[in-house]
Amino acid sequence: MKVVEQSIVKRAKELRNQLNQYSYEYYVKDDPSVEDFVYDSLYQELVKIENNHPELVSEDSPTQRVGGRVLEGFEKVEHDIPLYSLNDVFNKEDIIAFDKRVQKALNRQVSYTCELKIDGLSVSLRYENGKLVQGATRGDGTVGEDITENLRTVRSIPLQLKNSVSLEARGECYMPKKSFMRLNQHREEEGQDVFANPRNAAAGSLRQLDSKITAKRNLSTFLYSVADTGSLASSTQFDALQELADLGFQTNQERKLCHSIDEVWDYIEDFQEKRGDLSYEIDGVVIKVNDFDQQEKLGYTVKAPRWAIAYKFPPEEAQTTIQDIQWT
Ligand SMILES: NC(=O)c1cnc(OC2CCCC2)nc1N
Repeated sequence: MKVVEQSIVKRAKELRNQLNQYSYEYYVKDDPSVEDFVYDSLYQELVKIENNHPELVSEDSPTQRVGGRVLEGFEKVEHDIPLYSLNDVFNKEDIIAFDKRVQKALNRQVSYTCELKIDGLSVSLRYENGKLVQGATRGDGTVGEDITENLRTVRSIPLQLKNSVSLEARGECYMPKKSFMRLNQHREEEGQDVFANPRNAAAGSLRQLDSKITAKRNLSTFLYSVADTGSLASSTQFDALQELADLGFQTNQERKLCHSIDEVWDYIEDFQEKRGDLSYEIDGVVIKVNDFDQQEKLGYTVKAPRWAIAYKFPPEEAQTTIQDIQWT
């Protein structure tokens, strides 16, 4: 290889790593260390090098997030390990009944990891040796759709993990409230139908056959589990969430390890209050038995784990506006 190319190869690698680090800080940590113009100028430098030396383009390059081609349709994806759904409860009595069932089955006190229930789409992200190889929808839990091209455009999804592990991560892809409002405003101005809620907007954005459209929808993610817990070092849900964060995934920071069902209920009441202040929509709280061995002992029903429950908030009462109040 000519000497000049080696310095270019080195520069391209430096730029890729630097840009991926800046993108991680901005989209995953929400704590950028440089201004946008710094990112943009380095990005343009990398685009120029890759245009002059296409052989230097690597799959984890930030320039490869948005594909060029438009798909005819989506391939089916078989989930080796099903993506389960959750049994829903709507009151404190049912939470207490869940805790009693769990304690009876395990014949001991149990700790729970509480997570906000993000109102988005369940997705699965498969990595081989740290590289994103496939992204799919949940579908019916056993068969989903291959939306890899669209998920690659979601900036908080790492194209390359911090370790070269092979695993399938699972989580929620969602549209932040602000992006939802902006998108609907734009659609209204264009005379298009508006989306009813951020979840539908995220679903519509992930169903695009042209990933250039998905790339503009500012989607984000919170990862919360892996298909096979054996692929992680952690032996509890709470540690697994930190392990996923250490690999470069975005995880929801509001998680809480609770040592009693009273603590769980306090968490639920706390976020029923706070949900309006969050930058993303939630429709409840997911309560999971923390210890993986205990999860295994409890097992699954046909559709849902016995070791987890979803507490659903009552629908947010529509904020009555002055126009809605009956004066006469
Ligand atoms: N919408 C959410 O935020 C969410 C959904 N699902 C799960 O857990 C799966 C894993 C085992 C059954 C359900 N956790 C969550 N936080």
